[in-house]
Amino acid sequence: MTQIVQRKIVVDDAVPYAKSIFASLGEVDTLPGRDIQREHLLDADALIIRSRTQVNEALLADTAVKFVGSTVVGLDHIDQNYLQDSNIHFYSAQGCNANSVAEFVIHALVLLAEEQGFDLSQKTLGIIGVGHVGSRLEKKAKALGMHCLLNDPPRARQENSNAFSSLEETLQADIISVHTPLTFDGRDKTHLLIGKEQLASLSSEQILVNAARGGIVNENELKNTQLAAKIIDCWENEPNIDQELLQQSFMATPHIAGHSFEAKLAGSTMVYENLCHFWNEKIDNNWQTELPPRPDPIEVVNSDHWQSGLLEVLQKTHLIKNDDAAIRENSDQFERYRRNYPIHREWYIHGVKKTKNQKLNLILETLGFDLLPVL
Ligand SMILES: NC(=O)C1=CN([C@@H]2O[C@H](COP(=O)(O)OP(=O)(O)OC[C@H]3O[C@@H](n4cnc5c(N)ncnc54)[C@H](O)[C@@H]3O)[C@@H](O)[C@H]2O)C=CC1
Ligand SMILES: O=C(O)C(=O)[C@H](O)COP(=O)(O)O
Repeated sequence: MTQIVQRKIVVDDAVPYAKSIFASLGEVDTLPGRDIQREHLLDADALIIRSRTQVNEALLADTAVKFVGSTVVGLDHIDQNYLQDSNIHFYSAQGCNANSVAEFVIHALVLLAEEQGFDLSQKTLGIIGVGHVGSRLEKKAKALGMHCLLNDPPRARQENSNAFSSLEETLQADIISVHTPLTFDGRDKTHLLIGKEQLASLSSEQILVNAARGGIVNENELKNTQLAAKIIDCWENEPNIDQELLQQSFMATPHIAGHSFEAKLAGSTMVYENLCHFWNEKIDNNWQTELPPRPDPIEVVNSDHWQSGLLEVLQKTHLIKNDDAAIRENSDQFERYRRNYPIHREWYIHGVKKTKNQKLNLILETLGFDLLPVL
């Protein structure tokens, strides 16, 4: 009689469809990511997390865990050396939420441009860190007619390419957006990469976006730096973020740039499939019958100008200002809002009825919207 292996999987309860997705592989226990402790893992075979669980020896020593899967991208909460030395398999869903972050940045900039009365197509965008997120952002920004400066020393060295600019050159762009990991050592370490010297070089006409990690930008110096706008999604000391900087920001959001429905789902399914491979089990996607239907097609009311027409469409996919209001009124809501983040779908899921503005139609299609004929 073959012994049926009953495995146990502990999953951050912020992983969508956790019970449905992983049920085919064993017993699934879900807990808030911040609350997962060593005693929960003593007889667990796999641990599935997001960003709120610190994965290290203190968490895993003398437990049964042999697989750790991260359904997010950042790695600064993972002691990868410990996992490797302990022969614990680690998989991270790299790129799963890149499109979501790129859409967040473009949406915030279109809102800012409409509110401050400038045309994004006349602006340069400096992208610091041109990986999964930065490269998608570049493509979207170019769809709006923006000129991009790219800074990514590791890629520049590896690709021996002159497509990249120095940090100093990139910081001269009208708009600067940071998309590097948070790293504390090595020649390309990013902790305080945008520090006192870099911020002092900026003019009050420039715009800074941080949807990467708190700590890449020196927040104390940023508070003393006059800019046209600060758009901050990632903060030092989350969830206890700097209130003065929050009030200074054009947009202050609780680390939700990567929280589209598709991004969260991609992270979960990428980890699930890697765990199936690790345990040599068949992939079972029957849970996908639970997915929500596509939203109704969007109809543009005023398409006279491409930028205001685009903002109308973006706002109909997701009211990004709600993500700001959620913590501006009460920053104690930072974690609660993130853990109960309302579903918003990525642009490619949305149909938009063709408008009379051909430039707007082309931009919408290039940004990934499904352009529908007007019947
Ligand atoms: N706000 C949010 O919800 C999200 C935040 N993130 C953050 O954004 C970061 C980037 O995400 P991905 O693009 O998916 O990662 P990625 O690893 O694909 O790209 C990061 C890029 O940064 C470059 N880089 C590293 N050090 C650098 C330096 N000193 N200067 C300039 N470039 C440097 C790398 O060469 C790489 O091309 C993640 O590490 C994560 O911390 C990612 C997803 C969601
Ligand atoms: O992927 C990353 O890195 C992120 O910053 C994610 O947006 C973190 O998501 P949560 O774990 O905070 O839900």
